[in-house]
Amino acid sequence: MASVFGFVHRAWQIIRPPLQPAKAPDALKFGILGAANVAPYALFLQAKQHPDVVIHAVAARDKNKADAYAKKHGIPVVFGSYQELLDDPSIDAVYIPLPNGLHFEWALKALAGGKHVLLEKPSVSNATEAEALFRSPLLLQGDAPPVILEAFHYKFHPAWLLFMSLLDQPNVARAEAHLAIGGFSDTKDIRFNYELAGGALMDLTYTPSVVRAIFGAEPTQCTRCDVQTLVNVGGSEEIDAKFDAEYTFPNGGTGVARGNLRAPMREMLRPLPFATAVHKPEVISNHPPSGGGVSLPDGQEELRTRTVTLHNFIASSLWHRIDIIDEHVIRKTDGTNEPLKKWTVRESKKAYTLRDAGNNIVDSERWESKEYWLSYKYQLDAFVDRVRGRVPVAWVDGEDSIAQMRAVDMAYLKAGLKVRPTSRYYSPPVAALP
Ligand SMILES: NC(=O)C1=CN([C@@H]2O[C@H](COP(=O)(O)OP(=O)(O)OC[C@H]3O[C@@H](n4cnc5c(N)ncnc54)[C@H](OP(=O)(O)O)[C@@H]3O)[C@@H](O)[C@H]2O)C=CC1
Ligand SMILES: O=C1OC[C@@H](O)[C@H](O)[C@H]1O
Repeated sequence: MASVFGFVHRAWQIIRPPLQPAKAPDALKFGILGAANVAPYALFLQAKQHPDVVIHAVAARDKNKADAYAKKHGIPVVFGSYQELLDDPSIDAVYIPLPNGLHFEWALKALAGGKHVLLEKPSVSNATEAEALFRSPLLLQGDAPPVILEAFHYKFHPAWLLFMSLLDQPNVARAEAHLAIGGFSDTKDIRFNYELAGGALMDLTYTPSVVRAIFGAEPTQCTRCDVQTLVNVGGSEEIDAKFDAEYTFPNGGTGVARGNLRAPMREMLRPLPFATAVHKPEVISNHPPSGGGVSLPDGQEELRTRTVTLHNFIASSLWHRIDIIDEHVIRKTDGTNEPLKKWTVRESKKAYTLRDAGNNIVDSERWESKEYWLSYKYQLDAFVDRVRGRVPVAWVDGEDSIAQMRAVDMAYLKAGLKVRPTSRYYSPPVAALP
C-alpha cells in the first residue's frame, strides 16, 4: 500500500514539480532543434527545476510549427531553420532530438558553432559517424571545448548507480536486458524509417548499452541476432521492429539484449523493462560471509551464485526494485560435485535519491536530490556540471558512445540487415601524408 501511495505521489510530483528555483542571471541558454515530442518531458520539465538552465529558443523546419510549439511551452525565441538557431551567439547549448539519421550532421554543425550538445540517443546512425563525431577536432577547440553527451538518461538515475555498485563486473557470466514498448502502430513513424536511421536496435538501443555496461567491457562478437522486420505489415524489410541479440564478452560471458517497439500492452508490463546480471559461481566456504558463514569440513565447499536485477531500469523514478538473489550450494569436492545442501537468500534495495544510493557511490556533498526527479533531471544536472567545469555524478563519454554504435552495427550485420546509412554530411578523414 505504501508503495502504491509512493508511486502516485512521485508520479504527481514528476508532472508538477513542487520546486521550481529562480534562474541564475547567467543561466545556460538552451536552443532546441525540432519541435520534438520528447523535449517537453526529457528537457523542458527538467529545466524548470534547474536554476542554471533556461529554454531560450526552438527551431523547426516550418516557422509556424515552431511558433505554435514555442507558445505552448513558453519558449521566447523562435527560428524557422535549425541553422538560424545555431547562428544565434546568445545560445550556449543545444538539445538535438531529431530523427537519428540527422543527429550526426546537426551535432557537428552545433559543435562548429561552439555550442554544447545534449544529443538524443542513439547518438548517430552507425560507428563510422560515431568515430567522426566523438573524435572530432571540434571537441578540442579552445580552453573550454564544447561538451557533448549522448542522452542515455537511465545511466544517471540513483537506482542505476546502486545497481552497478552491486556488480562484480569481471565475474559476470550472463547479462540480460529487456525493453518492450508499444504505441507505434504507424509504420511511417521516424522509428521505422531506414533513411532516418530507424529500427528497434536504434530506438531501443538502451538494451545493448545495458549489457555492455554490466560487463564494463566491449563485445567481441554478436553471435546471434533474431529480428522481426516490418515487411509483413507494409513497412521496410530493413527495419527491425523487434530484436533479440546475443553478444560474447572478453571474460567469456554472454549478454542478451532484447527490444520490441510494437509490443502489445501485456508484453509491455510483464515483464517490466529489466537489467540483470548473473555472476559466475563463487567459492565462499573459506570466506564466511558477514552473515556468519561457517567453516566446512574437508571435502566440502560452499558456492554462491549471485543474480542482481534492476526492475524498470528505464523509468526508475516511477517505480523500481533491485533484487539480489544468492543461490547457495554446499557440494562435495571429491570430483563428483554432488550437492549436499541448497538454499536461496533474497534481498531487495531501492534508490530514489542519491542519498539512497549511499555514500560509497555518491559523495554526500552531492546528495541533494528528490525522489520524484526523473533520470532526465539527473542527466541535465550532469550535463550542466560538465559545462561548468564540475565533475558530474555520472557520464557517458565519447568512446563509450562509439563502442555502443559498434555493438549496434554488429547486431544489424548478424541479423542480415544493413547498417544504418551514413549521413551525406560525413566526409572521411583525410589520410595523413607520408
Ligand atoms: N530519451 C528518451 O526518452 C527519448 C528519446 N527519443 C529520441 O529523440 C529523438 C526524437 O524522437 P521524437 O521526439 O519522438 O521524434 P518526433 O517524431 O517528435 O520528431 C522530432 C523532430 O524531428 C524533426 N524532423 C526533422 N526532419 C524530419 C524528417 N525528415 N521527418 C520527420 N521529422 C523530422 C521534426 O522537426 P521539425 O519540428 O523541424 O519539423 C520533429 O519535430 C530520436 O532520436 C529518439 O530516439 C525519443 C523519445 C524518448
Ligand atoms: O525511452 C524511449 O521510449 C520510447 C522510445 O520510442 C524512445 O525513443 C525511447 O527513448
